Amino acid sequence: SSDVMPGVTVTMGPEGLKGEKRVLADGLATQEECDMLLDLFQVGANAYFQGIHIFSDFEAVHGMEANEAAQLAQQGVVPVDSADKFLTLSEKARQFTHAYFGLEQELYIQFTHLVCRTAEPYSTDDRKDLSHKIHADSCELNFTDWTCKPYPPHSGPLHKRDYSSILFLNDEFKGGKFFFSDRNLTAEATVQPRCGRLVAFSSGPENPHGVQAVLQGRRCALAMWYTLDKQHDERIRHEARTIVDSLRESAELQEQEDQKKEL
Ligand SMILES: O=C(O)CCC(=O)C(=O)O
Ligand SMILES: [Fe+2]
Repeated sequence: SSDVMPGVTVTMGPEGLKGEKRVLADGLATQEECDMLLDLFQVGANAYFQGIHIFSDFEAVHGMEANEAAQLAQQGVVPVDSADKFLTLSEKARQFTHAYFGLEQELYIQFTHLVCRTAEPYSTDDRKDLSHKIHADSCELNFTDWTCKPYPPHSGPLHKRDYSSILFLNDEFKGGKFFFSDRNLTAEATVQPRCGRLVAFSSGPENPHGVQAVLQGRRCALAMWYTLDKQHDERIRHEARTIVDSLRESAELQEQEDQKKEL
């Protein structure tokens, strides 16, 4: 356990990950918590979201946002606890990231995305493509001169990112390692995803990264991007919190009513 957050271990720092503003931590989520988010995804994705081939024809990518998690709970499709967990785990990741990097300013969540990448049945082990091509999170990297063009305001969730983190939820897949890239586009540090493991880093050109091909199975993670700019605090997340809290309250009221009837 670390001084940063009780129960959370810093597994690798700048030396192991080959970069100043990079950290790998374990223990951010328990197996039970990972399973809750995997279930949330399973139900939501199968019934509601279409998988799309973003970077690789061999992988279907599904994503779920905070408001979608809350809506599924509201519709009674998923347990309120699962939608709650989506919000509390991302908040925990934010607190860890804020504390580890010793930021004096407040850090706001700018966007939260539960993302699973599923290898298509026809995916082969000799694939040479990536699950997520090398990129920086806050700007468009130029791979020749390594300049980075900030994403403009109209680029929605890409705009105004200062820090990034990915909370991995499972390891039942082949391939799918996260990596930081050097300037030869070669992995200089790789991370094997597993439940409760978090990789966090600053979002600029100092941290080019990607995801190796998911050759078999499904790889799920809760990705969060943070901003120092209060104006870009994720609005739908607060709405989701309000919905989840009121669902919880009415469930408790119902329980009290039921108990009264029994007496
Ligand atoms: O899932 C991962 O390991 C990284 C994904 C990523 O870099 C991104 O979505 O920007
Ligand atoms: Fe990224």
